[in-house]
Amino acid sequence: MSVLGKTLQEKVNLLAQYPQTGLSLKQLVYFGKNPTPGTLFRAGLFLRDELPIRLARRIQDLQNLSPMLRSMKRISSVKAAYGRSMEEIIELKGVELPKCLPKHARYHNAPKWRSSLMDSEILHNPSLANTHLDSSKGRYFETDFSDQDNGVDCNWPESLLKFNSNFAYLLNTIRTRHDNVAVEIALDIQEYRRKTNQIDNSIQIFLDRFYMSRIGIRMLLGQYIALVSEPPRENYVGVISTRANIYQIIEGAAENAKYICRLAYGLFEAPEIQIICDPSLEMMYVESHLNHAVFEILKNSLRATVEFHGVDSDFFPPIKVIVAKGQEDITIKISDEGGGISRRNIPLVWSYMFTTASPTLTDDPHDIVSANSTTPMAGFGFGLPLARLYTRYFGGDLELISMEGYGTDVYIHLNRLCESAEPLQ
Ligand SMILES: Nc1ncnc2c1ncn2[C@@H]1O[C@H](COP(=O)(O)OP(=O)(O)OP(=O)(O)O)[C@@H](O)[C@H]1O
Repeated sequence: MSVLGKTLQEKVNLLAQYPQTGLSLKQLVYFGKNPTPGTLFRAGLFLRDELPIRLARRIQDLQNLSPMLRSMKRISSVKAAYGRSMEEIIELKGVELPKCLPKHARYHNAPKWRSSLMDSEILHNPSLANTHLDSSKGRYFETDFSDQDNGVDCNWPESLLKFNSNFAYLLNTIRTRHDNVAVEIALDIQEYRRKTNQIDNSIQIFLDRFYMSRIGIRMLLGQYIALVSEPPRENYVGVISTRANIYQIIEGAAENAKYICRLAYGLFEAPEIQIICDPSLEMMYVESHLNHAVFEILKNSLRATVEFHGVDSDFFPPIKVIVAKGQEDITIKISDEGGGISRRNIPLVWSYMFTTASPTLTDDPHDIVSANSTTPMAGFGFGLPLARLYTRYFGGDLELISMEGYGTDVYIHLNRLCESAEPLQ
C-alpha cells in the first residue's frame, strides 16, 4: 500500500509526466535583480507550477527503487514528506495580477496540469494527460520578468503582497522539512549495503539524479525565500553572489579543511595549502556551492598527504591550489603528493559509498551535520560524487587525475558564462 494515499498517488502519476524547466544562473540573477512585488509574484507562480513537477518525479524515483529499498523506513518517510510538500504547494491559491500592469505583464501561462487535476478523467488515467503535455522545455520562465514592471506606477494590492509572503513562508517550512533528506537517504542506502553487500549501478544513477534534483529544488527555494523575506545585500541577488571572490572562498575552505585535519590526526599543524590565484578574481556564483566542492577535495588531499607520509612525519609536501581564468571557464586545480589512487580504484571514487577512510575517521552517521548547511558528510564516500554534482549544477565539472605512488590532481571547472540550464532528469 502506498504511503501517499490514492488521490495523492494519482496526482504524482499525473505531474511526473510533465517536463521540468531548468533555469540558468544568468536567468536567476537577471530576474531577481530589482524585483518588484509583481516580479516576485510571477516567480512565485512559476515555482508553484514547477516544484510539484520536480517533487512528483522524485517520488516516482523513490517508488521505482527495489522493493527492499523502497520500503525502508527513512526512504518511506522522505517519500511521504515529498508528497506532503507537493500537495501543500498545489493547494496554495493564486491571486489576480492588478489591472495597473500592462496586459503582457499580467499574462501567466498556467500549466496544463492544473486543469488536468480538476479533470477527474485525466487524474484517474494520467496517460490521457499526454495530450496536455507542453511540447517545449523552458515553458514560461521569462527572463525579462524584471523589465515587465518598469515604469509602471502600480499600487500593489494587499492580496498580492500576502501571496508573496505566504508562499515564502510555505517554502521555508518545506525547506526545513526536507533538511535531513540527503542524510536520511544516505543512511538507508548504507544500511541496504550492509544487509545485501551490494550497491549496483542503478542505485548510483538514482542517487546522482536524486541529489542533483535536490540541489536544484533547494536553490529555487532559497532564492525565492531570500528575495521575498531577506533585506537586499550589496553584490548579491538572493543567495547568488554577483562578485564571488574565488581566492577568499578557497582560503575559507582551506582553513576549515586544515582545522578538521588537525583534529582528526591530533596534529599541531596540518599540511600547508598554497593558493596561487589572482586575489581580485571574481565571478557570479553561489559561494556555498564552491566552498563545498573545494572543501571536500582539500579534505581528501590533506588526508592522503598525512596518511601517505605518516602522521609522525617531520615534513608534509604542500597542497597546491592553482586558479586560471579562461574565456569560458575558471579552473581550479588542486594538486597533492598524497600517493595517488590505484587505476583500479579510479572509477570507484565517483561511486557513492566508496571510501577508504578508516573507521576511526568515520563519524557516527547519527552525528552527521544537518543537511541544511552544505557541510558534507564524513566518511560516507559521498564527498567526490556530491562535489561533482555541485559543480555540474551550473554547467561546470569536476575531474580527477592520479599518479599512483605520487599524488592526485583534481580540476574544478566553473562555467563563467552562467548560461547552462540546470541539468535535470
Ligand atoms: N586526493 C586523494 N588522494 C588519494 N585518494 C583519494 C583522494 N581523493 C579521494 N581519494 C579516494 O577516494 C575515496 C572517496 O573519496 P570521497 O571524497 O568521495 O569520500 P571520503 O573522503 O572517503 O568520505 P567523505 O567525503 O564522505 O567524508 C577516498 O576514500 C579515497 O580513497
